[in-house]
Amino acid sequence: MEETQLNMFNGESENDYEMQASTESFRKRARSYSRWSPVDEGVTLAWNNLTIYAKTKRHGKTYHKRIINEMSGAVKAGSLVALMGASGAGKSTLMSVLGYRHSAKLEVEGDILLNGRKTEDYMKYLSGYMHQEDIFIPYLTVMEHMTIMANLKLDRRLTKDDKNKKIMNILRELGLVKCLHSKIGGTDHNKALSGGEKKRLAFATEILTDPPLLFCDEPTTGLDSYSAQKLVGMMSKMASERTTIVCTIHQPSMDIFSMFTQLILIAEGRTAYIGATSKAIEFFQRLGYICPSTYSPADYFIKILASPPGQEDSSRQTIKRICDQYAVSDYAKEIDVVVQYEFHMGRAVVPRRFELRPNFKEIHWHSKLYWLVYRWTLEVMRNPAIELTRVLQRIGIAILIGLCYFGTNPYTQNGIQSVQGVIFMFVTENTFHPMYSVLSEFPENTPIFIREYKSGLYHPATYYFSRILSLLPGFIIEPVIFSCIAYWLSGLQRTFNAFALTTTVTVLTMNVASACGIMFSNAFDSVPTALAYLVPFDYVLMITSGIFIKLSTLSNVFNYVKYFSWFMYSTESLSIVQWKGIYNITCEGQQQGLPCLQDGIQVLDKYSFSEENLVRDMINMTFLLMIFYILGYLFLCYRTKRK
Ligand SMILES: Nc1ncnc2c1ncn2[C@@H]1O[C@H](COP(=O)(O)OP(=O)(O)OP(=O)(O)O)[C@@H](O)[C@H]1O
Repeated sequence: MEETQLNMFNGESENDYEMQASTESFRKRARSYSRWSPVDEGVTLAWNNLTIYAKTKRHGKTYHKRIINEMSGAVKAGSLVALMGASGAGKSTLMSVLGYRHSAKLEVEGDILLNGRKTEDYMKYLSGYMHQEDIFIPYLTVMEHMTIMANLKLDRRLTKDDKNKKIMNILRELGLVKCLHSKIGGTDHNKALSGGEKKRLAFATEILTDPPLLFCDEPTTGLDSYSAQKLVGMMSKMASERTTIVCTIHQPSMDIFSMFTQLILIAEGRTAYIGATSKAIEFFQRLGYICPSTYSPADYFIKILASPPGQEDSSRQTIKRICDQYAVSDYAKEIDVVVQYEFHMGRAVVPRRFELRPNFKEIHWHSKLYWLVYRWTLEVMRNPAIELTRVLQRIGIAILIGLCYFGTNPYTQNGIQSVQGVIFMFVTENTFHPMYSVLSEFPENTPIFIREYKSGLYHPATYYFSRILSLLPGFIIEPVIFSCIAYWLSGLQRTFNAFALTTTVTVLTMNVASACGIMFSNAFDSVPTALAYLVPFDYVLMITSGIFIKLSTLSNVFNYVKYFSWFMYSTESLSIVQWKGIYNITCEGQQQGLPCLQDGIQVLDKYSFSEENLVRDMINMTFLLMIFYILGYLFLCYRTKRK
């Protein structure tokens, strides 16, 4: 009996179900309850007593602002739902919670069920979510973006041709084929796709996987009326094939509004109406709000439910009256039957089978890693000016350093200072520049990462490694170029062995410094905050390098810090390479009374360095590198959880 009631609410009889199931286009079956299989059977979403608070911190105290207040509702399989309300009514917040994509700053009370099962992490595999703001990698073309997304999202058994066909079909339907090879573009000066085209591309990305449930936050904003109508028409077709679609929408035209089968109106965090779109006018009429013939019903509802400045009190009373009347109306009772039915069935029937994505083969993590590295690499290649400037800058500095120390004779007392000076330049130039330049790498990409992670595209570890792998060539090529130039110009030891060791240590130094920058980049939400902590950290490391103070005289507090200082390890190992086996330093020209260092051991001893430490220093630098990368990853995971 309950099942019949449910179908009546859906506007379908059991016969309808049979008829639809028998048609090829109607790919889904009615819910069986003996198995839980939303992909095959469609999605019914129900929520009960849902209250949502936004947590904000002020002066160290946490405040809770209530955005949604004890809402109940349901969306049936195959509905196209318009979620409407005045600006700030809580539409996006409600939708993000229903779609399980909400920020950790929201606190949720109440229950949400998908086909009778509490919504959890599985939502990211079952639902698509088109956000209000589009975020893309601006340097990719439309086709590249779609190809990468297809390779991150679709079944791994699909061939390249299958994926291309699918992409082309979607793009054709959305009228994006003409911009197939256009760059997506980002900021105004780098604009390529129009705002409407970006909206359509965001929609195309979400429907790639044919999700049984789709959330779209203002999908028609920025589209012309024809494109908007086409897009909603496409949604309507998808809904007729039993995809459940929930859209927030502003000012839809009559034609578009009438395509929605269900309407949810919210005001001040409460439900003002849930029911068939066609019956909304009747509901408001009964309350005495008659839509003038010159008004679009959608605009009229929002006008009644808005709270314009200066009229807050009267509007609040109107909204309260409408929401109270709705709560005791037949429309609310009808929805309540569905909600109670879903909750009852969820509790009473434990499905024998749970099929999250039947017959779906997830893409291997290494393939995802490959496609992510490919994406970041394309980003670098499309903007070669930045990389080129960096390399040219390094060449310029290497030549400058080389020329400053050109003709150095290391076998004199003055030569000792010059060699140690060059070593200091090698360490600082391969530390500060790379460490600061990677600071923005992670915060810049956090929004896209959080979004894709919440959509189940990849694990944070895959993202983290892909970023590092794409930066790695630069971390190797740059110090090698620097060393090749500065080493031979500045009169250091003329043996290939010494050069090779110096280059290896330089590469290691740059990698440890970059890893440290990456750790700071992940530890903080913004570059300025990361900088504020990194600068004092630098000073401590630099002081403990051994150049400015004899390490054996370091105070107890800083004596331990030197073990974390790659400055010290790098300076010591580069000094060992230069001074090991040197016995013939002259005292010529040295002022009387000043000490004269006659061999390499004495030089190293002056800085508290030891000939035996070369391997230890390189191993310790490798350890530091790994520790920084691991800490960076842990910070990323921590920050991801808080988003
Ligand atoms: N994390 C948050 N912290 C504090 N307030 C929040 C947070 N998220 C949302 N809000 C507040 O909740 C209210 C509803 O926001 P929401 O974005 O859901 O509205 P909306 O109906 O989607 O508006 P619009 O149509 O303008 O996009 C707003 O007043 C907003 O400022």
